[in-house]
Formats: sequence, C-alpha cells, structure tokens
Amino acid sequence: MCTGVRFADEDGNMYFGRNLDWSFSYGEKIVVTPRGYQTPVAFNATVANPKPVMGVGIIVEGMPMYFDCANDEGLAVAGLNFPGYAQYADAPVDGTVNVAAYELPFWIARSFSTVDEVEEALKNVTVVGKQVNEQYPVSFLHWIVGDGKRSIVIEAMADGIHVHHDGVDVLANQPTFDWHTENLRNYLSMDPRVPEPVKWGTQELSAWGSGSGMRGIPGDYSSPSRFVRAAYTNAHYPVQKTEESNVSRLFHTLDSAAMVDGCALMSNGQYEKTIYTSGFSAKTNTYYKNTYEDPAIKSYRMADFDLEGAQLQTAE
Ligand SMILES: C[C@H](CCC(=O)NCCS(=O)(=O)O)[C@H]1CC[C@H]2[C@@H]3[C@H](O)C[C@@H]4C[C@H](O)CC[C@]4(C)[C@H]3C[C@H](O)[C@]12C
Repeated sequence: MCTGVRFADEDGNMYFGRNLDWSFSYGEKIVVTPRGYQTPVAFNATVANPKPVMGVGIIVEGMPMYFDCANDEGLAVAGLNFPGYAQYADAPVDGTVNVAAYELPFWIARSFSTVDEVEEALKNVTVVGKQVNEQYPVSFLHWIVGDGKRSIVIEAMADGIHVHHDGVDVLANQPTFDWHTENLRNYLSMDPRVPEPVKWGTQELSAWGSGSGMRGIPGDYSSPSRFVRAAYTNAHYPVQKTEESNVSRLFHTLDSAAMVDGCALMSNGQYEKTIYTSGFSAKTNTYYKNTYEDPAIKSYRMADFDLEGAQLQTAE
C-alpha cells in the first residue's frame, strides 16, 4: 500500500510526500533530470520548455522512471497503485498528447508549474499502457499532484481520465478517490478534543483521556483505513512555520499511515512494509527521504545538483 499527502506552511509553501509500501525495493534512488537532458519519449509527449525534475525512481534505458518527483517551481507528483480500477489506452490516439503511464509523473513535473495547468492539459491527454521494455510490466496507478494552493487526483479508468480536486490532500490505493471521499463521512464525528462526560441511565461515563475523541479512526493497513487516518492527521495538524517543523509534520503524518514488517502479507507471500518515505519542500526545493532500514531522514537540495546541464544525476 502507499499513502500520499500534501499541505502548505503559513506562507503557502507546499510540502508533499509519500510512503512507498511494497515487499521489495526496485533499487530506487534520488534521480535528478536537468533541464538539458534529452529524455526518450514513448509517443508524442515532448516538452518545449523542460523544467529540472528531482525525485525517487530508477533509470531504464536512459528514461528516468519516477515513483514520485517535483520540479523547481513547486509542483510535485506521486504514483500509487490502483489495481482493478486503472485502465489505460492500448494504443496512442491521434489528436491527443499520448503519455505512457510510466512517463506521466515525469511529463507532468517536466512541463507544468501549477495544478491548474496540469488539470487543463489533461483534457487532451491519453494515458497509454505501454511497457518501457520487456523487463518491466505496466503498473496500474493513480496519481496525486500538488502545488502551493491545492492538489488533484488523476484516475485513468475504462470510461476515461477523471480529475478530482482533492479537498483533504491525501491519496491511498483502491478503490476510487470518490469512494474514499464518501467514506470520510463515516468519520465526521472524530475530534481531537476529549468528549464531555455523559450519563447513560444513572451511570456517569467519562473519557479515558486525550485521544478518546479519535476512537473509531481505523488502525489497520487497508487502503480505506490509511486514507482516513492520513486525512484526519493532515486536517488536524497545526500549521507550522519553519522548514524543520514542516518536514517533521510531513514525516509524522506519513508515519501515521506507514506499514510495519510482519503485519500484512502480500499475495507473493512476503510482508508489505514502508520501503521508503519521501517528501519535497517547495520552500527550499529540497527532497527528503528515509528507508525502513535507516529511518534517519536524508536531505537532497536541488541547488546542490547541476539543474541546467545534460546529464542525469543520482544520489543514494
Ligand atoms: C509498487 C509501487 C506502488 C506501491 C503501492 O501503491 N502499493 C500498494 C499495494 S496494493 O496494490 O494496494 O496492495 C509502484 C509506484 C511506482 C511504480 C514504478 C513506476 O511506475 C516506474 C516503473 C513503471 C514500470 O511500468 C514498472 C516498474 C516501475 C519501476 C514501477 C514499479 C511499481 O509499480 C511502482 C514502484
């Protein structure tokens, strides 16, 4: 499972991050694609004025395959599994911008500055289910895209591409974003405050203490439960001022939906866990990342890489 989240500081700077929950790593690293890099293109989705892109991913035959990424203008994207619902076109469609599913996060961060621009461009996009090569199958994903103002969720399904405004700035896995939003209505009485004492018959009842107003927030790792937990945390976390306290917010919020080894088996017989957590600060253009094995958070400043050149760069 995976969970993604976005919020802003009091000046409107975006913080955006995700948990990558899976049973193994693909050898993903921090990958920086500078402005001048000639990226291979699956179909016709060439970018006229490319922006430098930084994120977590792997490089396959010269193609930066991002799991999540951001650009220097504060737009970020993450792909999360959406099996059973995602459906892509079998072939490119004439008259549209044809983007292979594996290209989508990169194409978005490479091309646009704001969520509004992305939403507009998606009106003429076909997401094509093309493999990058024989080794890697097509991944069935949906995507969260965020900037300093808001986020959207993109779901390519049998009846076309759906773009939803994401009012809680959270995404998990299946089912659809619409379903997750409806499901939140089950939890609208959840509240950070301690409930007042009540009387049932002659019996006086009082809360155990702090946290009692949250009883009912689901604690399991299923996608609907992680969506609810992350949405509750994101909605109630006090707005922060500094870079440190916002990065702390990001990692603590994602941690509230993170998966611990041994609790949830996947169909391959291996346990699913939070392989890595990554996040982007649009205030300082810095990527942050930790892994299950090494929870110390490392930082990667865009300014420390060559953003104008022509070579892909990676960092561990
Ligand atoms: C497994 C990852 C999603 C994790 C997740 O959402 N888990 C949920 C589990 S469940 O279903 O809901 O049970 C996804 C996110 C991004 C994906 C990768 C990126 O799309 C980039 C390439 C795309 C290629 O088609 C496949 C390899 C790949 C390298 C993908 C492998 C894998 O599908 C990734 C890493």
